[in-house]
Amino acid sequence: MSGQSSKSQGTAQGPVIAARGLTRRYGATAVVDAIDFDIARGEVFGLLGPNGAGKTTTILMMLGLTEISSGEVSVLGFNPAREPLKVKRRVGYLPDAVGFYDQLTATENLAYTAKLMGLARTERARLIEAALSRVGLADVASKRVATFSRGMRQRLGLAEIIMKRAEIAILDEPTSGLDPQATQEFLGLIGELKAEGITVLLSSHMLDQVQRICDRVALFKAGRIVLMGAVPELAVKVLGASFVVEVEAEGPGIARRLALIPGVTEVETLAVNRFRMTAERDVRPDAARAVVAVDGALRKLSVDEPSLEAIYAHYFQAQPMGDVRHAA
Ligand SMILES: Nc1ncnc2c1ncn2[C@@H]1O[C@H](COP(=O)(O)OP(=O)(O)OP(=O)(O)O)[C@@H](O)[C@H]1O
Repeated sequence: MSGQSSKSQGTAQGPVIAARGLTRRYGATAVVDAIDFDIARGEVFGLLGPNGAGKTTTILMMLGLTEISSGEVSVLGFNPAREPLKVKRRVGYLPDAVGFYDQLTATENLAYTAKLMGLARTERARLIEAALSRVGLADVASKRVATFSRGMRQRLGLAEIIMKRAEIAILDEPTSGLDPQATQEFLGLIGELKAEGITVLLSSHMLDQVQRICDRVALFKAGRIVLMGAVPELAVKVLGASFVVEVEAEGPGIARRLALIPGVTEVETLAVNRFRMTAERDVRPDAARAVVAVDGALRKLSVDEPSLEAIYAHYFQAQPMGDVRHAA
C-alpha cells in the first residue's frame, strides 16, 4: 500500500474522496443532484437509499465510468474525468455483478488482471497467492470460476482489490444474494480492509449490516444526500434521541410516568406492560425508579442504540418530500 500511497496526491489528513456540487443529468433530469461529501482515509462509508436514488451513478462518476454533468469529485487527489486510469489503478471496484472469465481458474483470472495492470511479473504469483489466501480461496485457486458460488465470486473480487493494493475499495451491494454465513465472512473481510487503512465505500440496502460496519452513512433520495453522518448523530437528528430503552413492567400508569422522565422523547407501548422509550441519555435508572414509585414489578430493562432501520423508516415516513440537504 505504501508505495502506491506515496504516488497518489491525497494527503494523509485530507479527504481521500471529496465531491462538490457533483451532478449527473440525463436530459433534463438530474439523477445525482449537486451532492457534496468528504470521505476520510480509512473510513468505511455507506451509501444508502431507495432504488434509483443515485448511488451507483455517484460511484460511476468517482471511477470515471460515467460523465460528470457539473460539479467535481476528487479521488486521491485525481480528477476521475480527466485521469481515469490513475484512479483505476488505485481504487478497487466490486460491481454488483462481478465479471470474471468463467473458463479460467481463480489464479488465471487474477493473473490476467495483474498483467493488464502492469504488475511486475516477479511479484504477480506471490501477490495472487497472498490475496487468494486472505479471502479464503487458496484451496480453490485452480478451480474454474464457472464452478464458483456468488459468495466465492465476491471474495475473488475482493482478492483482486487486495492484489492490486488498492487504497480505496468501492463495493456496490456486496452482500446481496449471499447466504448468512457468506455475508458474515464477507463483512469480516471488509473489517480487515479497514484495519489495514483501506478506505471502503459501499452501497447497500442491508441496513443492519451497514450499521455494523460503517463509520458514517449518506442517505440518498432522488439524487440528493438528505442525511449524512454517524448513526448515533443521525439518531439524534431524526429520532431526537440516541438511546432506546425497553421496559417490561407491571403497574398503574407506567407509560405516563416514563414519558415524564427528563430526556425521554417518546414512549411507545409495544404490548401489554411492554414499552419502548427513546431518550437523549441512558434513562434506565430513572425508569426503574418510576416503576418502583408506583409499587410496580420490573421484569426487564434494556438499552440499545437506535437502529439505522428505525432512522431510515422514520425519515421516509416523516419527510415524504424531505429535502434536508447535507444535514451533517
Ligand atoms: N443511462 C441512463 N440513462 C437514463 N437514466 C439513467 C441511466 N442510468 C441510470 N439512470 C437513472 O438514474 C437514476 C439513478 O440510478 P442509480 O443506478 O444511480 O440508482 P441507485 O441508487 O444505484 O439504485 P439501486 O439501489 O437500484 O442500485 C435512476 O432513475 C436510473 O433510472
